[in-house]
Amino acid sequence: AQKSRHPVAPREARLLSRAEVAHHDRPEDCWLVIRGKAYDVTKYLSAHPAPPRTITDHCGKESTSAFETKERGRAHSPQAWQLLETYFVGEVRD
Ligand code: HEM
Repeated sequence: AQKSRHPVAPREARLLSRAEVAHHDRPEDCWLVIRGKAYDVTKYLSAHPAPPRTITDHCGKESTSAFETKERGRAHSPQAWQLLETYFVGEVRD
């Protein structure tokens, strides 16, 4: 078999553009950009303790301030930030 010219990069090294992330803009395929990193939170939507729209309004978009403030002027807990990392997809560079 021919050797792939596109070997899979280590997870940490995956680089994404905002344009690529923007394709994941719906509840069935929802990525968020938070502090320069992309997260695929699709599987988390039904577990989030606020109505799905709270997150799905941001699918495919820059979401740092929404996540940092919960859009209510208060921060997510350290546990929420830890949980977020489990959905990490790659670094975003424009
Ligand atoms: C950017 C979109 C998001 C918004 C606007 C948002 C907003 C909220 C709101 C309104 C609540 C309930 C009220 C409250 O606890 O103060 C909440 C709770 C929570 N959210 Fe989010 N959320 C977002 C994304 C996420 C993501 C992606 C995760 C994890 C992967 C997450 C994890 C949690 C957790 C664990 C709680 C329970 C309270 C806490 O630990 O802070 N949220 N969020």
